[in-house]
Amino acid sequence: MYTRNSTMIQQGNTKPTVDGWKEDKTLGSGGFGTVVLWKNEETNEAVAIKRCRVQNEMTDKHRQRWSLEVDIMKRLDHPNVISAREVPPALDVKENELPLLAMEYCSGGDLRKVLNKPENCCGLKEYAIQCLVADIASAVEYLHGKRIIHRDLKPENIVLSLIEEKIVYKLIDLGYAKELDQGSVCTSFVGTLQYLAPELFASQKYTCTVDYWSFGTVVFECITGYRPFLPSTPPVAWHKEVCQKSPEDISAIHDINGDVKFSKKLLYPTSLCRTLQVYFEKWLQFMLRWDPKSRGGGLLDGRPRCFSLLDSMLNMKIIHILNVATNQLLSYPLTEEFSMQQLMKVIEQETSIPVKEQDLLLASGASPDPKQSAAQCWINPSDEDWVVFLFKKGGSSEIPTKFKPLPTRVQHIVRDPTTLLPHPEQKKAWAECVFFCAEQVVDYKRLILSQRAAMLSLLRTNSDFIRLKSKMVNESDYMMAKIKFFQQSLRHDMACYKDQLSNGNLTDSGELYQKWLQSGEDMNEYGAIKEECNRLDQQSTALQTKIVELQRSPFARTNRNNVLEDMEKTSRDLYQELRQSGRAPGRENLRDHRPMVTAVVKCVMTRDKNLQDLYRHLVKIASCKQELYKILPGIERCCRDISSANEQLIKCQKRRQSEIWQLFRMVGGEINRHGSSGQASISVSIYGNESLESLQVVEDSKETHKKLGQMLQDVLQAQNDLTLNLDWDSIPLADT
Ligand SMILES: Nc1ncnc2c1ncn2[C@@H]1O[C@H](COP(=O)(O)OP(=O)(O)OP(=O)(O)O)[C@@H](O)[C@H]1O
Repeated sequence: MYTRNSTMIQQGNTKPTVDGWKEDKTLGSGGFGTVVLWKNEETNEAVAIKRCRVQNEMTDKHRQRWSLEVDIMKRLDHPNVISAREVPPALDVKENELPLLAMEYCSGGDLRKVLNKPENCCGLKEYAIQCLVADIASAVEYLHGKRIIHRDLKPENIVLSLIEEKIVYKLIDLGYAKELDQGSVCTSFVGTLQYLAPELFASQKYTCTVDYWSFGTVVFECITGYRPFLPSTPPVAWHKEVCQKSPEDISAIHDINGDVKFSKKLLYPTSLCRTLQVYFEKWLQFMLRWDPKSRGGGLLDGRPRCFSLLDSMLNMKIIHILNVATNQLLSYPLTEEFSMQQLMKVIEQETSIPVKEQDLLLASGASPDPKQSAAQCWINPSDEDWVVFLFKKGGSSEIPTKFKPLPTRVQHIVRDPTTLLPHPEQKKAWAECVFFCAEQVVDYKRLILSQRAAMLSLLRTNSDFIRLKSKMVNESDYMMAKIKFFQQSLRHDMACYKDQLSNGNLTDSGELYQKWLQSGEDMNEYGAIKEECNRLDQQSTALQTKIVELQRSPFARTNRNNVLEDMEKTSRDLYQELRQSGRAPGRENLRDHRPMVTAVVKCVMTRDKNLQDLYRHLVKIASCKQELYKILPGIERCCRDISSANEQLIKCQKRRQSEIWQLFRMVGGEINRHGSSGQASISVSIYGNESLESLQVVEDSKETHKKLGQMLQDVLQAQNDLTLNLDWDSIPLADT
């Protein structure tokens, strides 16, 4: 069909294949051309082919426009401007036809298709807006740098391509583009009315700032879901009204009395965080200036101010913090030197939660390091869980009963579901219903994530707590075993000592005996530490049971709520039906708001019940954490007491051993004295069954020393025996 020297194969009803190239589907068509996807079955290549639709009634102007598009596109090379491809030779056209325009294929459809999705009826998500604005601004600045004005910037002319799992937005349709010679202004009228800059509409002279107006209008629509100025008003009336706007006005709507109300702000609802919202309002105030000369904010260091402002907006890192108690999303721009302390200070100013009572948690349950930069709280916005959670230490026992209120329009239709509204008004009210239901799903998911973070933080604290508690229990058991050993060995020593005294082998005032007696009794006091340990152990066991129960909660298993999600879907379907029907006959059920109000009310009731349960659960988590922190100092104190008891025990043991050695020395001295003077023998046994009589008078002092050595051996052996007789199995080993 298009080819001169190609091989055409046709099988059955399927489309013919031309040298492996096969027509796949029509991607879209505009006033001028039809764009068709062609795929090569052999090489897997894909190409979008635009063919002029008006070939038969082709005027010179059309021919010029077509050639211009082909020509301009071939000269451009930018990731956000659609790039030209070689038309596969097999598909080339006949001699008298206009050439085909081959382009890279963008599989994501155009922006209009995205905006038409019911879930986007109140605008796109924040991250999508940021990506789109960055890509299209880059394309527009590139074109203007090449002295090309696009002149037809609109959602239909922005296509989406998926590159390395990221959506890339690209400008298409350069058919209306105009090359701008130095200092020239153009006066020809082109473009689509709804996005058209006012001076183009009035066929006045214009420059590249017409693209700013269109771009601003597209971005406004991406943020809010509707065009900025009186979107349903016919062009002439529109022009008359909107020209009265002040330079900073960025939107105009008809109020209840039909009067035009201008606004310098983006109205609820949007999915932008408040920090970005303020920046976008300022940027839109530059882009939507009626006066073409001041539109874009003029030049700043030789560059249009609107592009510099966008750069700083889009490069800004924003920290998002969810104040869990109020379900309020806080956002703060992150500067380089912004420390954790500064961040916590601004949070204190805003929430009245003092810095020392703030419990900030990342999704992992870890707490940011208070000594480091606040950058640790910044999470890449492309990540799903991009929020840091703010809790108040110790929590609050109050369960909130009031949650996010219904948007004003939704309140009206809920109060009065049977009163009809003009179609655009109904659409807006229903769009807010969709937004509200979707918001409840997102809020719920986020709050469940906050409970997960709280639970993980509790478990982290708990695992440190359990480690310390086990250490305390082990060491206390070990301490008690040592005390038992000490007391047994002491008792043994004392019995032997008494024995020796009564045998007259030792002469002593009994002071040493009293001392030993006292040190044995002193050891009993350490039993109090053991009792305290047992008490703390019991408390922590009870707490562990509570923690296990918390882990079993349904909130720990899922972060979805089926009813909320169903209501979100119902509201979307209803909105879509309304949009498509346009009040067509046979759609009487959509004439009043009852089906939508039913969905909203069910959503509110489910949300209220579930959030109350969730907050109750959060209170339990907070109280467990608080209890942990309450028991922890007791455990730490016990561990300290155990270690000082151990020190004391060692001290006593050493002292007693020194005292025993002292006795040995004493006895040894006596023997030496008596041995050298040849007097009667002295035999000492302070330990075991050695009898005084068993030792003979020894003249040779070497022999005496040998015997003393033997006695020492016996003493040590006896200590050993005592050690072995203790029930060591019952003594848990201390943590190393
Ligand atoms: N490269 C492409 N990849 C995927 N889809 C495309 C591509 N180019 C165009 N389309 C689809 O085809 C539609 C029509 O394309 P295009 O705007 O170029 O036609 P047109 O006739 O020049 O439109 P207009 O009415 O604005 O003059 C687009 O809105 C888009 O949905």
